[in-house]
Amino acid sequence: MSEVLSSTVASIQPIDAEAVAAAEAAQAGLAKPAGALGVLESLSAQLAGIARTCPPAVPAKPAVGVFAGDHGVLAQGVTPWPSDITFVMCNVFQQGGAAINVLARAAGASVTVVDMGVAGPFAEGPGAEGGAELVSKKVRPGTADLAKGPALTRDEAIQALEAGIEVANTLIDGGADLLITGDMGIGNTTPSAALIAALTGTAADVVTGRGTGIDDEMLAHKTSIVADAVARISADADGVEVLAEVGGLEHAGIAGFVLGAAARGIPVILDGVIAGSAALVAQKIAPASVGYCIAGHRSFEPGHRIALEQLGLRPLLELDLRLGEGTGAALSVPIVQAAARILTEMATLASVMAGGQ
Ligand SMILES: Cc1cc2ncn([C@H]3O[C@H](COP(=O)(O)O)[C@@H](O)[C@H]3O)c2cc1C
Ligand SMILES: O=C(O)c1cccnc1
Repeated sequence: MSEVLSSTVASIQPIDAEAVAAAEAAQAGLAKPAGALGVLESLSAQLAGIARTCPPAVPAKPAVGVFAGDHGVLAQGVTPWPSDITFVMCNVFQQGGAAINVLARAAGASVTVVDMGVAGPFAEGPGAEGGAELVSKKVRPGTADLAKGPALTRDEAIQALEAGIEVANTLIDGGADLLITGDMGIGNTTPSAALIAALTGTAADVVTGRGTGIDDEMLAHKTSIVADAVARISADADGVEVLAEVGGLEHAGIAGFVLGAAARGIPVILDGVIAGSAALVAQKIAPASVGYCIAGHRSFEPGHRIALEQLGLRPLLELDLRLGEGTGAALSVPIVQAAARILTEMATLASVMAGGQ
């Protein structure tokens, strides 16, 4: 492991159990029956544990990182879309017309698009009004075909993880207090399925889904590619090795983003199946990083359920979304803010009873 990755991993602490306990005790005394705010209560306790204080500050500056990359496995016919769409969508993000732009604006979140490995001629630059800033961290123009061998070298995987850490640090240094993962990469549900199969020990046919919408024949082919690639991975492979063998550059960027957020004590909302698979990589590298993760939603992709089970995360929303980009995570921002707000603003049952006497 190189210096940035190893020092980041070394600085990730478990979330603070005392602050969690303080939040649980505070929730029990608020003007409501115990447990009546359901998941908002456990979420508020998690936010307190992350902030290491109770009540935690209400997140005020959410920031989406959309990690983009292309995939050599497209040569196998695993998606109906051409890889050019990855590049085209990055320009739409910059202009502000993509789904994530709309939902991020609704959530008051900034959007930064990170070129981890887009095949096209990506140019850095500020966004249009309401659009995303484009940042280049290009490791290579797309992965190698994971059907034929490792998608990345170990060095490339580490470089990409460190790029994700740097993006997290830059956003946090700029004032972001809630990070949100996003992805763009035609074909990226194939490496996502392979990462989930490899890191959870689940069969390829259980975790492989239709992505952007493929027919039965293409799904069977995609599933066999996932199964064959996963079979190359040895049982004692570490997280970086699994990532290099069957992952993608945006998966690596997101895994680094999660590690970076955890190291800085900032909560990170995970989006769909791509983020779920990347969070499994982060978990394998630094198990305590999962304490900083919130599952914004559960997507329609079958592997996402398996990933969330292993992460031990309950999704806040379930709307059959299957887009990625960060859309489901951005939609959940008001719920995360509400959880912190409850701890800060609600009256206690004792004060209410005293007032009523
Ligand atoms: C226009 C368009 C916009 C998207 N935005 C996100 N995705 C999503 O779909 C892709 C993954 O699905 P698969 O593995 O089936 O190719 C990724 O780019 C993901 O970000 C999109 C896909 C398309 C076509
Ligand atoms: O789960 C997701 O986020 C997803 C599903 C299909 C295609 N792109 C993303």
